Amino acid sequence: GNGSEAAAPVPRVAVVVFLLRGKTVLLGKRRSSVGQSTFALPGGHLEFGESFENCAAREVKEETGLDIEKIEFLTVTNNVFLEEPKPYHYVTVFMRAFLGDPQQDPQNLEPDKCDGWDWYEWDNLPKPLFWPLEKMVLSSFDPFPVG
Ligand SMILES: CC(C)CCOP(=O)(O)OP(=O)(O)O
Ligand SMILES: [Mg+2]
Ligand SMILES: [Mg+2]
Ligand SMILES: [Mg+2]
Repeated sequence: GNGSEAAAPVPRVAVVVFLLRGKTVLLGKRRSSVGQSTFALPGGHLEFGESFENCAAREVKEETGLDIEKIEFLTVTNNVFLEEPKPYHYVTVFMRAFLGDPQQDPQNLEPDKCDGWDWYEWDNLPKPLFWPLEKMVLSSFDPFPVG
């Protein structure tokens, strides 16, 4: 061809963070072409050469201004959704973390991508959830430490 064809789509990697405060988790309502108006964990694209932990800390800082610690890997899911006008295939890495300073409040640093961040009881999550997170909740996944 003349080299102007779009490259074949490839799966991308997202790193998202269960930022826990007591029995609550931080969620924001997305303002994005993907998952518009659904509640999602903070996080984003893994960048080339980045560790999961560094991506988690970077994305949470970029999006909320919060400094996190005790960052650990929880699980990973494969999210393929081909019906949209734009096919979507994300491998989503779920991390857990805690606030470095429990008194620190989130700021909405990307108002064009998020309506705002707030803490929600795990037993009473808002709806609708962003569907990769919805799948996890429906599978009775528990992000909280045991004991
Ligand atoms: C669509 C999504 C789950 C993958 C990327 O997440 P995101 O839109 O939060 O990405 P960025 O925070 O990197 O902009
Ligand atoms: Mg981001
Ligand atoms: Mg990003
Ligand atoms: Mg993001």
